[in-house]
Amino acid sequence: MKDKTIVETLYEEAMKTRENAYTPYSNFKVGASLLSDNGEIFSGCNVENASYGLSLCAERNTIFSAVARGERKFKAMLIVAEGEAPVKPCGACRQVMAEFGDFDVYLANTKGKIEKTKVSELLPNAFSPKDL
Ligand SMILES: O=c1ccn([C@H]2C[C@H](O)[C@@H](CO)O2)c(=O)[nH]1
Ligand SMILES: [Zn+2]
Repeated sequence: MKDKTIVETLYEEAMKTRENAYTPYSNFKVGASLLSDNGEIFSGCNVENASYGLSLCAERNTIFSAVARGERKFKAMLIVAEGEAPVKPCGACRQVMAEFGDFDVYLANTKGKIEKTKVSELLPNAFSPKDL
């Protein structure tokens, strides 16, 4: 598959799953999608809670569901939310990404703007399993 096609598919999946975001408190809907080394695509959205701190970001929700399905190696992730600039993952999600390697990360907005980065750019010098 060509790189462009993968990104388009990831974008469509993230946009679709973003519609399921449960965000009664922030009203900020985020969708994410993740391509595993096996070629499978997983997706997730943010899920908030009345106890605000328990809210789970789309990125971690997506990575955790992929891990629950037995996937631990990833090629690329795409994250999408509304805004002029593509969405930026929070620190907690960057740390969880770094646990699973240095894959490509595409940051997008709902208008179709997409920026390519990677885990090691989002979280340089990360504490990782190698440090234990
Ligand atoms: O990259 C991000 C940034 C924020 N959020 C969520 C957390 C919370 O539910 C809402 C507002 O911060 O957006 C994500 O899911 N991913
Ligand atoms: Zn996060």
